Amino acid sequence: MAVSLTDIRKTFGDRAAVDGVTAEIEDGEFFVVLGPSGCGKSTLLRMISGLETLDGGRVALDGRPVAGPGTHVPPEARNVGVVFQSYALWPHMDVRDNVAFPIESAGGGRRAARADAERHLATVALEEFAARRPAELSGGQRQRVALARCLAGGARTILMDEPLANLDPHLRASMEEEIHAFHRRAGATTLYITHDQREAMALASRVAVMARGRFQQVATPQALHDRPGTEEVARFIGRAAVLPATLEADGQATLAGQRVAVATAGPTAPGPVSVVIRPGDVRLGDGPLTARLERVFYRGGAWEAMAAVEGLPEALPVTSARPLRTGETAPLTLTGGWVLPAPASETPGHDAGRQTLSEPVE
Ligand SMILES: Nc1ncnc2c1ncn2[C@@H]1O[C@H](COP(=O)(O)OP(=O)(O)OP(=O)(O)O)[C@@H](O)[C@H]1O
Repeated sequence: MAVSLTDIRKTFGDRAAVDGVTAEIEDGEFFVVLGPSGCGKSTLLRMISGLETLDGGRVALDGRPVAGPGTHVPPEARNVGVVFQSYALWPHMDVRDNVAFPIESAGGGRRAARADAERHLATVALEEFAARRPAELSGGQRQRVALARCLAGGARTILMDEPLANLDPHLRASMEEEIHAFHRRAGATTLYITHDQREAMALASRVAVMARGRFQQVATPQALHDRPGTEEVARFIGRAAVLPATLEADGQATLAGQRVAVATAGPTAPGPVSVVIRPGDVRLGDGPLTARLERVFYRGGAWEAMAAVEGLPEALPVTSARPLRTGETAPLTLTGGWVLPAPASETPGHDAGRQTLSEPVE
């Protein structure tokens, strides 16, 4: 296992920033920690890199314990590279020397280090920029230099703390592609933290949704969207309505009088359940229900709206290829839904409710 976290904890004053995180990240994985501001993401990353000590639990990298009771391997001896949102490049060195520096300081000769640096610059497609100073590069190019420097440092594990947060939306999108391609080429295990859901879904092999210092759910992007484990995750990821319904023995649930075949995590006893409805579970244009459309937005190529249906406590998220108008009424069919697993009881003593995923603390 590339990164192994066992019940790691960190408290500042009386406040648990990281409150018992356990995870196994596989070699070569692109693992994204997604959560709102203040949920503990950076603290988690700092504990893995060695910049922060642990108050409890253990961290192992490539099977080697690096943090735990009586153990604290310093950051420089952990073989991890860290890329922050500020690129932390040396302004007085050109790009090649910025990348060569970690190789040279690890004892490689200057010539060999510079040759090696050129190879890593090729990985991030910056060979032609080797002689420039960081100030002469765009934000995205600086970010690529920082990635090349991580590789040059021999990092098998790369930790990225919101590396795209400073970039404009266009550059962000192209840097997502760059990071994706970089990950494929370099194959380094990557732990990436962000509060940007779209970015997380685009890049991750798995996403950990973090709130209140804990991982609320760890799953592939598709599973998080299609099979959220809790109402909180369902509402945090994508668009959703969460509706009370009664599950029948035949696997159907009745919603606003319509019987709908719903999916469950496993055998589920008939009775009251909560059903997650995504836009893909709603067909506009025909059907037994009538909806009034609210909050219509055009989102490049499709219209999004909330569809209020009589008898449902919450409006349903809908998407349409045809133009929609606020206030129009439209027939609608529910075609599916996801039954939330029965909630696990909160651990006593944990201050549940301090922060929800949609309300950043601070
Ligand atoms: N050195 C510190 N001293 C005291 N409190 C801290 C310290 N570092 C972090 N905290 C607190 O711990 C909590 C988690 O902070 P952390 O930086 O890990 O969150 P985050 O999810 O990375 O947030 P953001 O996305 O805003 O960077 C916050 O409430 C923060 O104020």
